[in-house]
Amino acid sequence: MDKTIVTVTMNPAVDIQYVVPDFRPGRWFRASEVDRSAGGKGINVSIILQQLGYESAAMGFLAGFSGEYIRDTLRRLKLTTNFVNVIGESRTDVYIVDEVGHIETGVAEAGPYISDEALHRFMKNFDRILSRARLVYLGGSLPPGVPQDAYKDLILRCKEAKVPVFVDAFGPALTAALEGVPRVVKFDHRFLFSTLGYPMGDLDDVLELVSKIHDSGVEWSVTTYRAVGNIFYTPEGIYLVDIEREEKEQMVSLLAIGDALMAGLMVALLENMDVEKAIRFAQACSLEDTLHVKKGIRGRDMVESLMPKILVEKLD
Ligand SMILES: O=P(O)(O)OC[C@@]1(O)O[C@H](CO)[C@@H](O)[C@@H]1O
Repeated sequence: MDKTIVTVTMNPAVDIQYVVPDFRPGRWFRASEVDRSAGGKGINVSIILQQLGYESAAMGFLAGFSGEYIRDTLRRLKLTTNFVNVIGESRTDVYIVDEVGHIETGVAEAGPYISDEALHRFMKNFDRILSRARLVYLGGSLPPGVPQDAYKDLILRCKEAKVPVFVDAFGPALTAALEGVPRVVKFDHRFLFSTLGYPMGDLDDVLELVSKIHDSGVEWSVTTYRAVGNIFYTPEGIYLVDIEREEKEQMVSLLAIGDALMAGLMVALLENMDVEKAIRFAQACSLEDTLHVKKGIRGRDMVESLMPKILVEKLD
């Protein structure tokens, strides 16, 4: 049997995006457009991988009516799923896209409680699927009940099975995950400063902090910097990556752009693209996702057509 990519979403969500032109808090609005979708970072990555032509198995926990909605949506997309059912209700996350300023406002729920027994069942399923995994992605917040070192635990299991891991998380879950030394990590520059106990600084400070993390053995990282630019730390040096201004002006929604980027980077590394092409491909996936309200990308050809719009500067 062919090896598969595995995505883990411990805390899936029904994502609702409302387009509300001129949105302001404290007033009453009607949405001019709605996009309702199955979400949570790993689920988004699985959907985008499929749009790029790659199969994956999506794992995590689902609960209640919203859990059924997510399961049903993924089945209709013909995605392989392996979710543990838990009591309660999977969360709903609401996003408001201001058409005028492209400002995104979001509210995320905490998610259902995960019992020790449910977590144990998940770990058993994970160990089973790991034997046929070629790459594992871990993404998003941990729901109540899941210990903050859960990602670290999963990374160590992957290491034993010699399966590379991509991580996109925040706060204590990411701090613990770094102890497991995943292969690829996505950071927000604010995380770096707060975790390492530094006051917010400039680009040089970000680079110094990222480099410290790479001393531990993390191979690749992508750190969000400024509104949409990214710092790519790669085995061949550090790159500052941005997008042409005309393209930035076309952006509509920023929801899940990090997930599109990570899915793109996975494909790039699986296809052994050279470093600069891999960066362009990943960032173009992210850019494509911003150009419409509907989450995800409109196809690999669209992504490839955007690659020349990515500005890549090698820093050292
Ligand atoms: O609360 P988390 O798990 O950190 O983030 C959840 C979330 O914002 O991440 C995805 C976009 O990246 C959305 O599908 C989802 O609603």
